[in-house]
Amino acid sequence: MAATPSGARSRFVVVGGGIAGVTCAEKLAMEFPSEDIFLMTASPVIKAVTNVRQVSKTLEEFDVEEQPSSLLEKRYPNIKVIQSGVEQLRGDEHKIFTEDGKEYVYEKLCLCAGAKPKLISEGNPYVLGIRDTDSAQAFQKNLAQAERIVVVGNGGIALELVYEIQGCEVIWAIKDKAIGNTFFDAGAAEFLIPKLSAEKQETPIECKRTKYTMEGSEEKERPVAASDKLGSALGPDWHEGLSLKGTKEFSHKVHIEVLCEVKKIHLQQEFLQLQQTSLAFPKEVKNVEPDEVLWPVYVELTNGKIYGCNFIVSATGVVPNVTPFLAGNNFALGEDGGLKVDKHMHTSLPDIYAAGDICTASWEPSPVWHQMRLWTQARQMGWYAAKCMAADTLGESIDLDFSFELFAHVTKFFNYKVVVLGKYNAQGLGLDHELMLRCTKGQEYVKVVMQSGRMVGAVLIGDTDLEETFENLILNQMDLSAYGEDLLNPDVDIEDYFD
Ligand SMILES: Cc1cc2nc3c(=O)[nH]c(=O)nc-3n(C[C@H](O)[C@H](O)[C@H](O)COP(=O)(O)OP(=O)(O)OC[C@H]3O[C@@H](n4cnc5c(N)ncnc54)[C@H](O)[C@@H]3O)c2cc1C
Ligand SMILES: NC(=O)C1=CN([C@@H]2O[C@H](COP(=O)(O)OP(=O)(O)OC[C@H]3O[C@@H](n4cnc5c(N)ncnc54)[C@H](OP(=O)(O)O)[C@@H]3O)[C@@H](O)[C@H]2O)C=CC1
Repeated sequence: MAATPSGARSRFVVVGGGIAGVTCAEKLAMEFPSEDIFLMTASPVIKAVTNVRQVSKTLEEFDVEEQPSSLLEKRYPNIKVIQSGVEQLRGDEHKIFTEDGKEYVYEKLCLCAGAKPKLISEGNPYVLGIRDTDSAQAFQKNLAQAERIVVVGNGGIALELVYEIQGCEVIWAIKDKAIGNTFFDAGAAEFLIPKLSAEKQETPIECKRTKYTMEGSEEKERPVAASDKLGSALGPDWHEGLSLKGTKEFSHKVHIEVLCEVKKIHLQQEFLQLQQTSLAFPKEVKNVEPDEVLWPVYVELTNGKIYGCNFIVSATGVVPNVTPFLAGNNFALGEDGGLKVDKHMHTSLPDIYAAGDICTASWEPSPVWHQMRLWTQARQMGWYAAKCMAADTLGESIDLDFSFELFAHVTKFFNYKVVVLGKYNAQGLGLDHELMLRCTKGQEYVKVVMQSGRMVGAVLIGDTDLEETFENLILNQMDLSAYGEDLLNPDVDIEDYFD
C-alpha cells in the first residue's frame, strides 16, 4: 500500500463484509497476491464461506461463519480490512470517504453493500424487520415478552418464522391465496400446510444445505455494531441458535389471513379514540377481539379485520442499499432499485463493479436463470465480479460464469429439504407451459414445469434424490415428449433412463 497526501491508495477496493464482498476480496487476493486488497465494512465481523461442497453442477452446499476480520487477514495476508462505514463515494475522482474521516483512492471498486429490509412502515417502533444478527436478537427479545404477533409477507423469512415460533400466536397476513408465493405454487403450499398445525419436531432432519455458524459464539462476546449500522445479512439456519419462543405454553398457533394487505397500523391510544368516534371505522371493519382485551398496537387489514398484537414483523422483502453513501453518483438503477450490472458485473460508472444483494442483473439471462437475492447468488456474483475485475485489469476477455446458466437453490422449509430449479414457478412463461406433479402426503412433493416437451423448472420437496437428474435435463434441454408421465413415475428409475 502506498500512502499519498490525499489518502491511502489501492488498486482494488471492495465495500461490504457480507458473502459477496468477502468472496470478491478473497478471489482478488488470490489473483493478485502481490497487491493489497482493501475490504471496507461497516460491520465489525465478516461473513466467511467455508467447506464448500459441490452437490451437483450448479447446486452447492457450504457453511457460513461470522468471523472477526482478523481471521480473514490471517488467511489472506494481502487483504486489509478497514472497519468503517463508507460515508461517500466520489466515482468521478475514484475516491471513497469513510466515517472515520479517511480518504481512499481506488483503481477498481466493487460495491457489495447488500440490502435493507423493505418495511411496511418506516420508523414505527412496533414494526420490526429481520436482516442481521442484531435485528434477529432484537426480534427474539421482543418475542420473549409476546403473546401474539402479526407477520406480514409471504416469502423466505415469513415461511421460516411461522414454522419456528413457539408459544406465541401468529397472525400471518399474506397478499396471495396460498402460502410461500416466492418459492411455491398453491399445490406445494397445500402439501406444506399440515406441518403448521403439527407439533414441531424437536430434532431437525438431516438435510443437505448450507449451515450458518458464529465463530466462537458460545464462548466469546460478539462485537456489536452501533445500532444504526447495517450488519451483514443472516442466512441458512440463522434461527438455530436463537430461542424463538413467546410467553405461552402451546407449540404452534398460526392463523392465516389470505388475500389482504396492511391498511393501517394504529397505536393503542389512537385505536381506542377511533373506536369511540362512531364514524372513524366503516361498519364492515371489525376488531376481532372482545373490547376488554387491549394490545399495544392494532393492525387494520384491507379485508376489514383488525388484529391487536404485541408487535408486527415486516417480512416484505428487501431494497438494495444504495443510499445515502452512493448519492450524487448517477448510477443506472434497475426497477427494484439495485445498481444495474452488465454481464461483467460492471455498473454504469467506469471502474465500478457490484455484486450480491445491492445489484440488479441487467444482462440478457439464460432462459432458466433469474436473479433472487440469496446467499448462493451473493457468493457466485462476488467470485465472478473479482474474475471480471482481474480480466479487465489484465486486458483479457471473459465469458459469463457457468453458475448463471441455471437458477438452482437448496434450502429447508417446515423441516423439509426444498430444491428449486430453473423456472420453478413457471416465471415469465405465461400459459405456454405444462405442469407434472407427484405427491405423497407428508413425504414428498415433486413438480416439473415443461415447455414444448422440455423441462424448464422443478420444485422438489422432501428427499426426492431427483435434483441432479433434473438439473441435467433442464441444462441439456432434451426433448422428453416420448417419456410422458413416466418422467415422474416412482416405479421407473429415472436416473438409469437418462444415463
Ligand atoms: C433472515 C434471513 C434469512 C436468510 N436465509 C437465506 C437462506 O436460507 N438461503 C439463502 O440463500 N439466502 C438467505 N438469505 C439471504 C442472504 O442472506 C443474502 O442474500 C446474502 O447474505 C446477501 O449477501 P451480500 O454480501 O450481498 O449482502 P450483506 O450480507 O447484506 O452484506 C452487506 C455488507 O455491506 C456492509 N455495508 C453496508 N453499508 C455499508 C457502508 N456504507 N459502508 C461499508 N460497509 C457497508 C454491511 O455491514 C455488510 O457487511 C437470508 C436473509 C435473511 C435476512
Ligand atoms: N431459505 C431461504 O432461501 C430464505 C431466503 N431469504 C431471502 O432473504 C431476503 C429477505 O426475505 P423476505 O423479506 O422474506 O423477502 P422475500 O422477497 O422472500 O418475500 C417478500 C414477501 O413479501 C411480500 N410483500 C412485499 N411487499 C408487501 C406488502 N407491502 N404487503 C404485504 N406483502 C408484501 C412479497 O410479495 P410479492 O412477491 O407479491 O411482492 C413476498 O411474498 C429475500 O431475498 C429472501 O429470498 C430469507 C429467508 C429464507
